[in-house]
Amino acid sequence: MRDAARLASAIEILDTVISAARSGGAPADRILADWFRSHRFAGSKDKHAIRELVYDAIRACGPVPPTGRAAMVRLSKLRPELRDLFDGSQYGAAPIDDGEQSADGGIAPHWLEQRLAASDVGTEAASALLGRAPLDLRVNALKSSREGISLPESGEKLAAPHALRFPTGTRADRWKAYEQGFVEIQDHGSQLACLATEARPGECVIDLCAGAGGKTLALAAAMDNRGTLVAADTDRGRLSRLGPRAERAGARIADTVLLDPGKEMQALSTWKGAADRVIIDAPCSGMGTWRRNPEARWRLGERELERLAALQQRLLGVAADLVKPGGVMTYVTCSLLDEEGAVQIDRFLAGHPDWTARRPDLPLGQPRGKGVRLTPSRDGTDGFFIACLCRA
Ligand SMILES: C[S@@+](CC[C@H](N)C(=O)[O-])C[C@H]1O[C@@H](n2cnc3c(N)ncnc32)[C@H](O)[C@@H]1O
Repeated sequence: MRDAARLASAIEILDTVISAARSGGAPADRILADWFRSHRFAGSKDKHAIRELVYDAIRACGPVPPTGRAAMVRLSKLRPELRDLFDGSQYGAAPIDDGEQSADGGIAPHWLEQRLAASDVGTEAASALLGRAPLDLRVNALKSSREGISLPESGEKLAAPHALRFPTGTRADRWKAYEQGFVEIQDHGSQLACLATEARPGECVIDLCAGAGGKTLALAAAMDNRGTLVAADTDRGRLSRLGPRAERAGARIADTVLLDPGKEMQALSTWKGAADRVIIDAPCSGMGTWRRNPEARWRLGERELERLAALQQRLLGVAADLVKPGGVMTYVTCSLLDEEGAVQIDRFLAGHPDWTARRPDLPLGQPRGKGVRLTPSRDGTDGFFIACLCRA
């Protein structure tokens, strides 16, 4: 494909990404994969170039752009060489008119920028949320060690004990060590969140929002496959992916429990007041992962944020009922907004006098309220808020 045709294709894909963001449709990655499947003539270099254009254009626009073309016009202001590719040729985009409308720049929709500022997320920290994430791996301590493992490339050792970092775009998912469960793809910040739980062999640990088990697997390794590990979630599809992953990783202690939203305790009553530790990796805005899903910031609305904050507070209450006296719960969100972090902890403590907060002892991060905040700009991780709450 010619460069002009690649740019026109990226505009077409951006139109689909924008309408999906407005209607809660498929994420950009899936839209790209579908487009490539139905346009077989695109070779690997075309795919790479189109993908880069689409993601660069998404990153270049703060609010939802009116059209894919307006998003690409915005990108061409930052990268003037793209302007010549609007050449009006067959399969190319029409030339840019003088005064043609471009999408707005910025970090995020304006209301969200204001919320970030109110949570003391400065411009540098906010911009870094839109950078490109490196590839972080966790060496699976059930099968190997960072010192003993042999991988096709050597990674940088990070602060979490099993973490290795590789350049952006490294396809570790094609490595034998990945297929055989010697390594898991897991952001360094996620690994630190697991470290904050301080799960130990023989304990009873509940991963209340386990999803597909990214953190469950790290907990099984920290527990050396000894003890009770419950992976609970309301999403059957996500939870069902844990089985094969656990098998590959040799994590034998993880039991899955499907929850009914609003009636979580029904399926968890066996562990009422019995858990040494509960981790709540709560459903959240996910802004800490914008580096991977930059169009997610176009999907979030104020009402959705309110809904998530109410759910987070409710899940703190569910988790509290599971923890035994002297036990600990770890609250985690991949968000830098105080309403999903520090404020939730204060609100919980105000209604639960028998609980106290303990700031997690982590090698990275800055104190935020009664917890710790990890940021891409300072810590090189996804954005996270992590706090530990102890029951008297
Ligand atoms: C941030 S994700 C968890 C990611 C996962 N822990 C990991 O490390 O890959 C939040 C999860 O919360 C789950 N969730 C939403 N509502 C829930 C509820 N009421 N009870 C438990 N889990 C819930 C979602 O299905 C989602 O999988």
